[in-house]
Amino acid sequence: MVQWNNPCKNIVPSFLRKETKGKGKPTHSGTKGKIMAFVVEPAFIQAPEHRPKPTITEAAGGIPLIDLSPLLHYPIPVDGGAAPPAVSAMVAEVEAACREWGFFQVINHGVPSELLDNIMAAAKGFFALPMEEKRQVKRDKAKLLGYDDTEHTKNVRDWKEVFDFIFQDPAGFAEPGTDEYYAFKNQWPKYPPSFKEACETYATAANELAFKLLELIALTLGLPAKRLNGFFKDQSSFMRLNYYPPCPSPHLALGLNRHKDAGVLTILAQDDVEGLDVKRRSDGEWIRVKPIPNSYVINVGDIVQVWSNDKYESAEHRVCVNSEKARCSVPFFFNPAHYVTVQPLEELIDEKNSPAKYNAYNWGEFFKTRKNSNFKKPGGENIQIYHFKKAE
Ligand SMILES: O=C(O)CCC(=O)C(=O)O
Ligand SMILES: [Fe+2]
Repeated sequence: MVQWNNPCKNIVPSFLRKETKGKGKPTHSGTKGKIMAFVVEPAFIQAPEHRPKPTITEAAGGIPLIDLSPLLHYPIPVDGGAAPPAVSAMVAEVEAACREWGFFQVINHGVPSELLDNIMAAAKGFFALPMEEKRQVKRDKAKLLGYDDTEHTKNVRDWKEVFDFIFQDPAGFAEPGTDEYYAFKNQWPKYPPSFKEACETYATAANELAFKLLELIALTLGLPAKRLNGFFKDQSSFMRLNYYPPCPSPHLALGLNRHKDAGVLTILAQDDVEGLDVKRRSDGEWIRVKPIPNSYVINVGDIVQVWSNDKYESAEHRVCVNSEKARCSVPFFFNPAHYVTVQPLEELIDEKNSPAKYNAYNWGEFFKTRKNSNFKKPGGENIQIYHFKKAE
């Protein structure tokens, strides 16, 4: 039994169960019904094979670290123009990182550090609010954006709270005028007062970085830099603020269970508390991603895996929690418009030597099926890209 003084006053009440001794109402005084400990609710407990190991594995050098400063000095070459050597070297690094890991970290990315500081402060301020205040902007079936503390991944509850928002018209998610369109409207909390502005300003900068990374990825596939940009007219990108409270049993629960990101790419900012693990392709080992100040963790999602016809793979990742510190992260999920058909890119397919490995699917349908599963009683497996894989 873990004896634990909850270091976080605002912890979601449904995360913890009070273990009491004696009969009667729980009380902190006297012997009858005395609270002995707070323990994790059973819904959070992972099957033994998915629990984090007691030791953290750190790969030598970790996931690749790529310096994007050439982008601050040179434009990305379009129309097959020759690239300056510094840009070509950077493209080669991105190619190797996507192929070997599906993950990398970037520095000198051009996003002003104060924008990240502001959104992190806004996130911490929001999650520290009393529950009644956070529930004012709660997500549900009719309001798909805002606050939630009940997400499940792979049918086990995640030890986290989230806040989701989009930074442009919901047309990227649904046909204008439909109920769904209105379901993708932002809900902004009253507090902290700077919250909305910090979120919107940061999202605009993250979106610019996402387009640069998209163009680099196109170059790594031997395509013109802007080949993929058209899929992002009416984009369905969204941002999430993740808050992982301290957990009394970090060896039993996960902040976010193992998963792959479904979209094109994710730009993740993490604070200085570590917890993100990436599954290394070579041996299936979970490797910890060490936080580097003012850097971003980038990963290619399932759509890049399909576009590249498996040249790149979207890597599995998860988040571990700890008993002392809360952790915050801010992912920007860069996604195409809901009406985009996802399939291997025709330039990379040759029916004789490298046939398409996936059948085409509609991004909006895929995304909706994923999102709806958050509101169902957990059970059954979520939609995955291997459901569209052609028989070999
Ligand atoms: O919090 C993190 O480090 C990762 C978050 C993540 O993978 C996600 O929200 O999809
Ligand atoms: Fe993720």
